Amino acid sequence: MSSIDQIAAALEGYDPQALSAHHVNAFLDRLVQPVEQTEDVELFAALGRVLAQDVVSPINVPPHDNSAMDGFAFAGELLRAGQPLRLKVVGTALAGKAWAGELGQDGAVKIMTGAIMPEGTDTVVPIEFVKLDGEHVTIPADVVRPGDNRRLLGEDLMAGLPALTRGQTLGPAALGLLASLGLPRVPVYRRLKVAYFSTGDEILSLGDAPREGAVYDSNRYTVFGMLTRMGIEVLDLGVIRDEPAALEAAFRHAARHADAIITSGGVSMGEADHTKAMMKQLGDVAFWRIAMRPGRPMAVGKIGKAEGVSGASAILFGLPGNPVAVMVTFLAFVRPALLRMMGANPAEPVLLKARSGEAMRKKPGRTEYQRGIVSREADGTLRVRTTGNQGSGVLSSMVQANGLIVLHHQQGNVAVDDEVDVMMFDGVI
Ligand SMILES: Nc1nc2c(c(=O)[nH]1)N[C@H]1C(S)=C(S)[C@@H](COP(=O)(O)OP(=O)(O)OC[C@H]3O[C@@H](n4cnc5c(N)ncnc54)[C@H](O)[C@@H]3O)O[C@H]1N2
Ligand code: MOO
Repeated sequence: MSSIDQIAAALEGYDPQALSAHHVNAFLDRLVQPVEQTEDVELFAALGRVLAQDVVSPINVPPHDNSAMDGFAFAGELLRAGQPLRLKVVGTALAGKAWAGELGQDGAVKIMTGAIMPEGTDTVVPIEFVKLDGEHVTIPADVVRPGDNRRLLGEDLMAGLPALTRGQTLGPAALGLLASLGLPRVPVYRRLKVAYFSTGDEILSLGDAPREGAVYDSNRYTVFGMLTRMGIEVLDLGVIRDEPAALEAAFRHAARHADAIITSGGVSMGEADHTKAMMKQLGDVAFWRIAMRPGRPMAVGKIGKAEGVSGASAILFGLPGNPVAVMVTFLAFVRPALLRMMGANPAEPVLLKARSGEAMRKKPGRTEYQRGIVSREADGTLRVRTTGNQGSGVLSSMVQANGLIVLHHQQGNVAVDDEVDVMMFDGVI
């Protein structure tokens, strides 16, 4: 049994001719594995990379109890409700230069933000609250409570405890956190490499002269953009003519040099297409009709895994040709699968609830992704309307939209003011 057949057999209700979006994700989850190789990189090179090991904090951050304000440090037990407190200023503690004198019975130490709390003090009164006269400081009644304005040792990160866990994608905050631990390098999974090409004799490369019946290739550019935003290394194989030798060479080259291959076009019912035949010949591939819109036909599997085919293998995502279908299937299926291959923790997309600005017809039994524009109305309501023409060739709809309205599998018609889920693009697109 091929691995495709095995996965299919393990999924209850699997029907390649009417697959639910949920089944597609479940299938891909079983098909792909995280990469194994890791490398150590400097922090500045780690942005967007995926952490390959838990990081245990080697130190306490902050390393000492310290002041959160510029002001005066003193013993909070001296405070009495309703009464001012007059103390003698006995020294100054600076950030990076601790004060180590004797506090005495009624002493206070002038202190700067970040300076270590002197022995015997646990409370800081901000400088703008106090009155100074000569060597004394008066704290008005009830402006601070014991323990105020003090930051505790290890309150951010405690030595010996996990600071970050494997699978975390390193964003700006995580980089800063690693730096705060004094760590110059970090172990990350190696970068994923994805090859892509477009198929179809009617597809023009940029620079080609326009001709009747032909369209310029947009899919390679949207795919390039979405992969690059994920921090993936790309291998662009161009537009491949619909002939077996050219397709075979492209698939073999891609399988040798990349972890995954993304193609667009040629996976539906078309007559002239050799793409499907070549996928079958070189790989272990399932051909689906998905219960969704857009993005109905799709091929998924492994290239370089067919019987009698030797050499390297790569995961195949054979996306439909229509430009919006490419982007939607990428977001819904390819992106989560690639994140898993990158070693990243699984994360369900955060769906926003918005009120529909229009009625939408929807048949239960398939998932629909409509291009939506979400805005906030004067009364605070989040409102979403569609971009208009939802044809799967209308790429301008993806540019106008700031999210996808997700009409779920079982959902029916939507009336004006009904709440709908929206998957916001948020820098992904
Ligand atoms: N009888 C049926 N016909 C179609 C079905 C179906 O179920 N039964 N499904 C439709 C759906 S849904 C889609 S999506 C397309 C997918 O077809 P293919 O994957 O075979 O793609 P093509 O036929 O090659 O192209 C479809 C469409 O997209 C344009 N295209 C293709 N590649 C590019 C590119 N790189 N850049 C810009 N535009 C591209 C192409 O010119 C076609 O207009 O099939 C339906 N038909
Ligand atoms: O895959 Mo298609 O986009 O539903 O036209």
